[in-house]
Amino acid sequence: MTSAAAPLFETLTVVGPGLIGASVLHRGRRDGTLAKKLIAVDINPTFRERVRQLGIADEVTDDLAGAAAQSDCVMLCVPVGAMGEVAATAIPAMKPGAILTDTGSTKVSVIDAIRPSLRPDVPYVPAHPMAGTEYSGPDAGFATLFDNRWCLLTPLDGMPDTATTAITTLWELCGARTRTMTPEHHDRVCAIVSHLPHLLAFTICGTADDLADETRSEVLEFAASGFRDFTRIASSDPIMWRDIFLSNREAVLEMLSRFLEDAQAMARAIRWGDSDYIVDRIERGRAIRRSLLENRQA
Ligand SMILES: NC(=O)c1ccc[n+]([C@@H]2O[C@H](COP(=O)([O-])OP(=O)(O)OC[C@H]3O[C@@H](n4cnc5c(N)ncnc54)[C@H](O)[C@@H]3O)[C@@H](O)[C@H]2O)c1
Ligand SMILES: O=C(O)C(=O)C[C@]1(C(=O)O)C=C[C@@H](O)C=C1
Repeated sequence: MTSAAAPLFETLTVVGPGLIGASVLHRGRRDGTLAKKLIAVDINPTFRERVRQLGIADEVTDDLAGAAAQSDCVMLCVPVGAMGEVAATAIPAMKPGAILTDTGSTKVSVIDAIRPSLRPDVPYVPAHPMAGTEYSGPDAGFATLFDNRWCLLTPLDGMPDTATTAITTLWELCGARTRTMTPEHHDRVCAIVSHLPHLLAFTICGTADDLADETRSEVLEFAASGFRDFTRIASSDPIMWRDIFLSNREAVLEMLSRFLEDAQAMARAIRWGDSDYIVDRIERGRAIRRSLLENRQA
């Protein structure tokens, strides 16, 4: 009989058991590979009660320092604007050698916010699982969220390789594939593949709604699946997305201005009847969709 491998950590604390944090806890609960003991910390009493009811943590508390003091790994899953403050409470309480990590959707500003609290004996490994849904809070979490999705790691110079290896293993145990890159590159990549699409979705829904008000017409009533696909993204959490836009300001604005130039070019092609240009852009879109679907199936 083969014995199961020992869990990666003795104790893992998830701070902010919302969509991402609760999904990690579900995964940890499912096969016990992440940690012997799972702790959930949240400031919201209703969410703490929900996590207790879901049974996905061994301990649920609002005492961040107390939880951090018991843990071999503390994972911050709070909105990016709260990372600095939460890290400032957790890090002083952590055991020497325990690892701090986060799941924030932006990396440069999160690292800048956490850096002043860092201790030489507490390695920090920033990470970002490229998986999610439009839902938030503990009820949104599920164990398979990260299966076959990327988790991007942006390790800092001078941190021990063992810490990066442990966080890589954690995400692989969660079902993800991992890739390492600089925080700056991460933020530019995410600005185009995640942050700009959300900005467009929030904006187009607002524009359609304004038009419906102005014309007192049923613009939204006839929305079929194209517009509905935008509304799914646009229903994402306002605090999370406010924080992402403000913390990745430069890269988001750069990608937005690139996009606006390309949209202008499309407008010009439509105005002057440049069919070749229009067809070329649409074909590029179809090719991208096809390659994404092929990769997802691989
Ligand atoms: N939603 C996504 O698709 C997605 C994907 C990848 C990464 N992320 C990132 O992961 C993080 C969590 O996102 P989410 O979608 O799980 O958010 P969420 O809103 O579902 O959960 C956040 C949780 O943090 C708690 N919280 C907020 N401030 C806190 C504090 N000071 N102390 C303790 N708990 C606090 C909230 O009560 C909530 O339970 C964010 O940084 C986000 O940018 C999100
Ligand atoms: O699938 C969705 O609904 C998401 O918005 C997930 C999504 C994304 O844009 O792909 C959102 C933010 C993250 O930081 C990572 C993933």
